[in-house]
Amino acid sequence: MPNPASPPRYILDEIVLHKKQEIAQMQKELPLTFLQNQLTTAPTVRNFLTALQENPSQPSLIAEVKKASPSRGIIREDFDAVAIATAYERGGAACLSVLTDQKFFQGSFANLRTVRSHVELPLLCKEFIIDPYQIYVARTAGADAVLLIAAILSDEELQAFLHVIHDLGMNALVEVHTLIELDRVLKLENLRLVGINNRNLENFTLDLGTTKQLLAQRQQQLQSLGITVVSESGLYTSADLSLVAEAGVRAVLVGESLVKQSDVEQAVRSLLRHDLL
Ligand SMILES: O=C(O)c1ccccc1NCC(=O)[C@H](O)[C@H](O)COP(=O)(O)O
Repeated sequence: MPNPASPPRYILDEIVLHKKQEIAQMQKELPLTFLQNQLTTAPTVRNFLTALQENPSQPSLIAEVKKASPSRGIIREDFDAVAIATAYERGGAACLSVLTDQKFFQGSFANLRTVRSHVELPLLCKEFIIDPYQIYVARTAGADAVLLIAAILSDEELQAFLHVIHDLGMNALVEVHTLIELDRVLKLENLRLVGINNRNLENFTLDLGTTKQLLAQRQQQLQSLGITVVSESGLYTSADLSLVAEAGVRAVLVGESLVKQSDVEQAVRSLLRHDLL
């Protein structure tokens, strides 16, 4: 639990505090050596990055399996992770993102495992990674890619975790929200995939201008390094997708606006304008 004597500055502090306790408990139940032994029988890794690059004519969709969030509370009461994931797949998503945090997002590694066994698309484990142990948990549950959030990791941690992720054959989506964070991650070796989060996690405001502004300043550098950029959060319409595509992103990560629709498959088609083809 958060320490009331030093209240968290914002939600990420609270999440990280909780993660530390959660990881300590998980390590008691599932030691790292046990997970390492399980790697040989883990589902084969699918190439997350290649799947995002397949269709150059429009931004590829990473559709998120998301029941709840700190900013929105419960997004969908009748939440069925497999029904949502398979609807995303039928609708034309390139990849999926599965939230595994329980306390703040009502996600789980069980959801990641069950989604893995029902869809062919590459999966991102959407977790708050602060310890390499969690990367092994993600891989053994069937993840093909893992999120690293620059705001909660030092430069050294980012580089070390990136190595672990690549050694396990997976991709890393490295998330930034500010130019300072983007400049930090651009110094990493073997960086391939950057996510620009349009949500300010201090006050939860959403601004697609975040993607535009960061790309206006670093697009050339990102391009010359061959880095694929994903715009994350607050994307609702195909016009929103066009806006961030014009700014230079190759893919978008969308959760709430799809999850809350009664016909999720049709919502994906409309977002990608496949209903007009
Ligand atoms: O969504 C939140 O409220 C949130 C709070 C604290 C940390 C992270 C949070 N969101 C994670 C995400 O990046 C989004 O789930 C993802 O980009 C999809 O966003 P959306 O389409 O707006 O659901």
